[in-house]
Amino acid sequence: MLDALSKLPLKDPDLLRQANFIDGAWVKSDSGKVLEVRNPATGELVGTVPSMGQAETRRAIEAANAAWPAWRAMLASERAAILKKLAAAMLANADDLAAIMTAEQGKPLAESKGEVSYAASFIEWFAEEARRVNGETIPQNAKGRRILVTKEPVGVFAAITPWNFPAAMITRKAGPGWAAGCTGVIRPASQTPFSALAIAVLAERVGMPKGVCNVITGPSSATGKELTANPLVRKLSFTGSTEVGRVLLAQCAETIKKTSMELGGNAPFIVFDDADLDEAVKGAIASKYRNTGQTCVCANRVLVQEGVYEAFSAKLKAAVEALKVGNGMEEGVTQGPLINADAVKKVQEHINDALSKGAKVVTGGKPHEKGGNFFQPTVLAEVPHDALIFREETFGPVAPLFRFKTEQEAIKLANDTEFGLAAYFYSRDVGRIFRVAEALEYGIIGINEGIISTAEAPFGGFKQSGLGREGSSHGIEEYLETKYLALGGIGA
Ligand SMILES: NC(=O)C1=CN([C@@H]2O[C@H](COP(=O)(O)OP(=O)(O)OC[C@H]3O[C@@H](n4cnc5c(N)ncnc54)[C@H](OP(=O)(O)O)[C@@H]3O)[C@@H](O)[C@H]2O)C=CC1
Ligand SMILES: O=C(O)[C@H](O)CS(=O)(=O)O
Repeated sequence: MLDALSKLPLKDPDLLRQANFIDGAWVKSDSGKVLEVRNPATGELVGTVPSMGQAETRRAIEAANAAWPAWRAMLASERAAILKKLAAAMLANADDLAAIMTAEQGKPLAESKGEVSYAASFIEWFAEEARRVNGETIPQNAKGRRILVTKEPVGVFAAITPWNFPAAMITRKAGPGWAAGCTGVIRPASQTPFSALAIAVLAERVGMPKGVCNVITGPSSATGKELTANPLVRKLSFTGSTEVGRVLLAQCAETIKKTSMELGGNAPFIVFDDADLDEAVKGAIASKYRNTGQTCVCANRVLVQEGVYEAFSAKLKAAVEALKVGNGMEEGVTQGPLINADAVKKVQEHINDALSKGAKVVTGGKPHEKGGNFFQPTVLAEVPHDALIFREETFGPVAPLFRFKTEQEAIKLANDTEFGLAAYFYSRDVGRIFRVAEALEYGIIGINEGIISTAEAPFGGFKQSGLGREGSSHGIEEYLETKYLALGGIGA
């Protein structure tokens, strides 16, 4: 184990913490059991984390609840000051946080560094938002009365997060929660716990009071059960698959928890015949192959108008073949491994199904010669609409090209899914831009843009892609309750 840890090129090895953080203490599990975390590129052991059960989870919730009164009583500016220090500490330790992320998640180091900045931006943004949680007065409905509205922190939050953005999905939830005056329990994905634990190390260092930030790891059956059932948890924020989101929503129903759900996607990427094809290719590469296609906002279906189909396909082929597959720690690598063997299997299933229904391989199409979890960046052409890849989120580096003739057909195809998170389209016709943007049933629409996520904008989906919004000024509302004060007896 020691040599696995020492292999990570960390300036501050103390950031890689093989323990959980509960009530300001670094602890092991009651059973002493641990979970292994392995590097998806090499299979090497990165380290181990405690396998916490329901009892430890309950203690973390109780610690958050005990810390809540003092945290909420702080001035917003005092909470903001601590959050600003945390954001600064994340940026000051970006190289180490990125190395830890690449080791546990596999994404190229440059993408990990980008995610650390992106994650810190949510802490910075909500440090500012903390001081703008304003209430309102409303013209009274009778003499001698006043109507006041205040906003108050909802209470203890639980955050359950996925492996694909091990830092940003933590701060996109804990940032607004802490800013609003809530305290929380963070339960990161089992494959990628170390990024969350490193953030807890930094939160402790910048003086976040004990119990405000708690990070636990362990089987979702035990931790998730307690987080969704315990009445002290007033808010659950989840990012992950729609299937799991459905389970968690049902589990939260018993105690009527406030919930935010950032779930699966099936993003259409539409190229109209009036598009700038070079820009469209850049956008397709950015949207489809970021994190080796493992983001919920990745282009999942590429719809190309038939007049530009061949030209776009040829340009995309050339760009995809320029991608470099390898260990994310290696210079110049732009495509890391998939997260595990199951992910490789699902990607191959989608490709084989499409080929069996008449699709053709433009480039790629099978596991990479490096073996393991590496996969060839792939483009498929002539994909039929009844292919699995049209219906299901691939979560891998495969761009299936579908033809369409008219704008109406494109909109119909794009909306033909139970998901509604992100959509993209390329056009330079202003009338078309407004018509298509207004017709697409998605929470996020990239127009001549392939990368759309930023702390300033509301992130969230329509239909079965989720509930609520993260980021922007909307994101803090998810951690607030609205209170109406009917004030009487004021006299004439
Ligand atoms: N809308 C969005 O912003 C995002 C959506 N996603 C979607 O998530 C999927 C891929 O991510 P993935 O991590 O595999 O998603 P999962 O839904 O499998 O897991 C997400 C998190 O939920 C936990 N979890 C799983 N089952 C339970 C349960 N029964 N109770 C409590 N917690 C549970 C997992 O824990 P463990 O690690 O132990 O399994 C993990 O921490 C894709 O569909 C993708 O689109 C992913 C990222 C962002
Ligand atoms: O988990 C994800 O896929 C993220 O939500 C995508 S993004 O916010 O980094 O775009």
